Order: sequence, then C-alpha cells, then structure tokens
Amino acid sequence: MRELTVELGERSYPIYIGQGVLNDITALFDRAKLSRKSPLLVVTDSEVAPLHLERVMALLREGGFAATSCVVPAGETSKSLAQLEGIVTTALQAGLDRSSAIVALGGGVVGDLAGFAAASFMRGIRFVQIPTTILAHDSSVGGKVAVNHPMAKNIIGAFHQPELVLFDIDLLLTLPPRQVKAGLSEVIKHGLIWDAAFTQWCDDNAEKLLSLDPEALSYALYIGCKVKAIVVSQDERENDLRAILNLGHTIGHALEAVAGYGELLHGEAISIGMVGAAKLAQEFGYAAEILEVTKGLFLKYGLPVSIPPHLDTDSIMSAMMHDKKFKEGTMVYIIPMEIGKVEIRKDVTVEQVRQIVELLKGESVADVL
Ligand SMILES: NC(=O)c1ccc[n+]([C@@H]2O[C@H](COP(=O)([O-])OP(=O)(O)OC[C@H]3O[C@@H](n4cnc5c(N)ncnc54)[C@H](O)[C@@H]3O)[C@@H](O)[C@H]2O)c1
Ligand SMILES: O=C(O)C(=O)C[C@@H](O)[C@H](O)[C@H](O)COP(=O)(O)O
Ligand SMILES: [Zn+2]
Repeated sequence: MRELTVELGERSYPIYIGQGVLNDITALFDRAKLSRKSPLLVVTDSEVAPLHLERVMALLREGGFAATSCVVPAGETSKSLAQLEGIVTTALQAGLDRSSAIVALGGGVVGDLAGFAAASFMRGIRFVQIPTTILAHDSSVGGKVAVNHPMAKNIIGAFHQPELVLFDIDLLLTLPPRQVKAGLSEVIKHGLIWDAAFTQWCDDNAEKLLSLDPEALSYALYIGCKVKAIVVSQDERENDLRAILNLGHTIGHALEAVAGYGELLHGEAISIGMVGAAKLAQEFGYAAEILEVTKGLFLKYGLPVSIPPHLDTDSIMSAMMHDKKFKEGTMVYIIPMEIGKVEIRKDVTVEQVRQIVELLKGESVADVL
C-alpha cells in the first residue's frame, strides 16, 4: 500500500493507494477519528452499487459503524441540485448529525456530488472519498466539490477537503473500457503539467494501463495523486498555481456542457482540450514536439483528439464564457511550454480560442495538427 499526505497548513489528510486497501477500512476510519456514535451515509451510484456497495456496508457495520446508503443514478446528470436534495433527505431520515460523515463510494460524479452534500449539510460535515474510477484519483484529492448547472459545469460548489482517501485498486477491475480510457486522460494530464519522465512512462506503459495491470495502475495513480497533492498543498483555493490542474478544461468543460452532460465523458472532453492547448502552445512559439507528444499519447490511449463536428462553435464559445477562469474580463489559460511544464497565461484572446475550436472540429484536424 502506498501512502501520500495532502498538507493544508494547519491540517493534513492521507491518501492510501493499493490492492486490498478496503480491508483496512475500519482501522483507517479510526485513525481519521471518524465517529461510531453518529451515523455515516455512504453515497454511491446505480452502477457501482450492485458491484461494490454490499461489501463496503458489511465492512463498516462489522467494524461497528452505523452506516446507511443512498444510491443516485449513474452518470454526469446526477451532479445536480435535485440529487443533492435527495441526499440531504436521506441524511435527515438516517439521523446524520454534525459529527457524522458522508462516504463517497464512486467515480468523480459521486465524489463531487457527495462532497458538495457534505460541504453544505448542516453547513459542513466530514467526508471520505473511496474512488472507484481511474479518473477519480483526480477528483478524490483536493477538495473541489460541485454540481452542474445546465449552462455551466461545476458552477455550484465549494472547497471542502476529505478526511481521507481510500483508493483500492481492486475496485477498478470492473470498469468498462471506455471509462478506463477516459480516466487515464487525467493521469496523462498530471504528466503533461508536471513530470516529463512520467509522461514518457505513460507512453511506454499504455498497454499495461489499458489492461488494468495492478502494479502499473497503482504506480500511475500514485504519481497522479502525488502531483495533485503537491499542487493543492501549495495553493488550496486556486489563487494561482492550482490553475495548472485545469489544462485542457477551458475547452473541455464547454464541450461537456454543449454535447449534453454525459454524452462526451469528462476525460474525453479534456483530452480534446489538451490537444487544443498544445496547438495554442505552438502558436505561442513553443516546440512542435508538445503537440506531437500530446496528440500521439491520446491517440495511443484511444482518446478523442478532435471536436465532434456537430457541436456548434458559437455554443461552445458561449459555454466557455462561464468558465471560472474568466476574471475581470480576462481569460486565464493554461498553456504547455514543454512536456512536464505549463504556464498560466492571461494574454490568450477569445478569438484565438475560437480559431482553435474551429481547427479541432471535424476532419480538418488531421491536416492541421
Ligand atoms: N473535483 C475534482 O477535482 C474533479 C477532478 C476531475 C474530474 N472531476 C469530475 O469527475 C466527474 C467524472 O468522473 P468519472 O469519470 O469518475 O465519472 P463517473 O463518476 O460518472 O463514473 C463513470 C462511470 O463508471 C461507473 N463506475 C464507477 N466506478 C465503477 C467501477 N468500479 N466499476 C464499474 N463501473 C464503475 C459509474 O457508474 C459511471 O457510469 C466529472 O463530473 C468531472 O467534472 C472532478
Ligand atoms: O483540482 C483542480 O483544481 C482541477 O482543476 C482538477 C480538474 O481535473 C477537475 O476537472 C476540476 O473539477 C475542475 O475544476 P473547475 O474549477 O474548473 O470546475
Ligand atoms: Zn478534470
């Protein structure tokens, strides 16, 4: 089992990664001082529930925790105020109090939704992340929790850090191939923004990761979580450095909203966005290698590198205007400078991004990139 710590000034929390981590769930809950006197609420989704919920509930009850569960429909559309209200209803019925905790058992959707429920229920109770997707190595660490609005992704949310993250690699073995690929998109992102050697490792180990080789997966998730933990420890509230974790997300989030939540998966949308950022890098004079490596990696992992042609450019641009990185009339954009290093730029114009969106649409992409 690998262990990391997210340092947040006066407090910190651990991340445990490896096969069989769940076997130690009650000992790790005790280490985090979670209460046995107040009920816990385990939130999961309709696809994870039949696979993994029973075991988690049994482990918690055997360990003396009073646990109730709440199952939301699987998929991005559950990141909604309606589902948030449903969780609060279950929490009230189950008698949760201010010493209770919410346990998010699922992918990024469950983590963001249940985390936001924990941030807002009784003005904030504790929560635990038990990620069940590869992508959730990213969402489970760092405390960004949110639901969507039809016009904009993650626009209703908070910063609310978990007490601990339990990442049991065995839970990932049931993931469908499309979700495996989408999750690896954020793994690759962590290499592109921070670690050139890890990017090369991702290139060399694609086959192992795509076939869920436990040791390769464990290592990749460890490095991904490590990058995230380092960045969040330096800038919890995205005043500056943390913005680098948003590589590919300005275009990516707009694509998710315009395609219709869940049509284009988050990992797929940001792989397109990262290719767009690499294209912008080339226009700013950085080496063509960045675009070649970025595009080559996503193609190798079976991820999309162009915008589905039916998505309307005006709608994409309009959705992009709601991005949280538009501040005081200026767009903050993350641009790769070399593999493993990005910069936070404030001089990218809306027109430049529109041109990239146009380039990324349809067949033209193969010729242009
Ligand atoms: N808070 C953050 O910092 C952060 C970071 C990255 C992404 N996100 C958010 O995360 C969300 C995407 O997360 P995701 O890709 O995990 O999506 P998801 O939570 O929808 O999970 C993907 C699908 O896989 C299923 N699934 C989950 N675990 C499974 C398992 N072990 N076996 C079989 N099926 C399983 C789910 O039911 C779902 O249908 C987006 O909303 C994105 O905005 C948040
Ligand atoms: O943790 C962060 O910070 C990130 O930006 C990680 C992203 O991968 C993630 O998708 C996040 O939810 C995006 O945040 P947002 O503030 O752009 O909504
Ligand atoms: Zn993301």
